[in-house]
Amino acid sequence: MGPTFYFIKSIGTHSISFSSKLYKQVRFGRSNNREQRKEKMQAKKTREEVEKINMIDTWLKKHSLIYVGATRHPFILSIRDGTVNLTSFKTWLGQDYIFVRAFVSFVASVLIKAWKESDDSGGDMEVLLGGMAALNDEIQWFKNEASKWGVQLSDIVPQKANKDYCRFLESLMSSEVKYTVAITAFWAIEAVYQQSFAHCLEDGTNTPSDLQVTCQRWGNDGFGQYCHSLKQIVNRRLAKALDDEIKKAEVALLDVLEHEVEFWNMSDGGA
Ligand SMILES: Cc1ncc(CN)c(N)n1
Repeated sequence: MGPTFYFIKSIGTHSISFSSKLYKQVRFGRSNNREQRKEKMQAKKTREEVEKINMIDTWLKKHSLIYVGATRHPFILSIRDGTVNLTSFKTWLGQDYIFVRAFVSFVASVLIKAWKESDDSGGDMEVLLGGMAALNDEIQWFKNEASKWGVQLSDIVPQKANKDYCRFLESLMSSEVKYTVAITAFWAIEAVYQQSFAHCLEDGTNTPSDLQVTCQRWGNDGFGQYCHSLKQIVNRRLAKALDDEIKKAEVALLDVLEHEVEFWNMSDGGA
């Protein structure tokens, strides 16, 4: 569309018309126009800065479909409404035990990256060490639950989705992968479980009583606080990161969400 022309004045038989741009310049003055542009640019910059301060929430809004897919999966919803198939639950339990063992090595690699790359102004090492300690308990918890449910852990063969996920973790352990990217993935992995299982503990849910302990494991307030601390570390790192690193971190987040969906799918006989 061409510029809008404003009729301004008739002088004798001559009429003078201006383009809208010129009109604004005449009407409000040149400097005013520049002021407006400056204000607009400042507003855009502020918006970008705010987004960068809380990059995670910006991404979760942008990728809400896959995020909801990972945190409100039919397996989780079946626990929440009490219709869960116990064979599915036992499949998940056995597969997750294998995953968590690989996950420990991944977290150790994140700890090494933190030591090498972080200024540790946010106490990253303490948060990560707390996470390692929680994983130690988690492994013991899986052993206890497996014996309670009659799942023989030594017989479990990792399924394709589990192997793919563990391979992905291994790729993140490479020294080529930056701390910011690895900790983004780490936060996302923990956050999906926290959000999923906390959903099963909300008021009015029908979660079976013998599955409450499982939901409490990741849905409790302490685990929620730990995920919040991880999120703050990630947001602080992303606010200072270069564009290339930010892009890689966003891709890592999406990869985690896809792997989590595939992981839940396994419980229902998926690959
Ligand atoms: C697949 C998966 N994702 C996350 C978590 C939580 N540590 C877990 N145990 N398993």
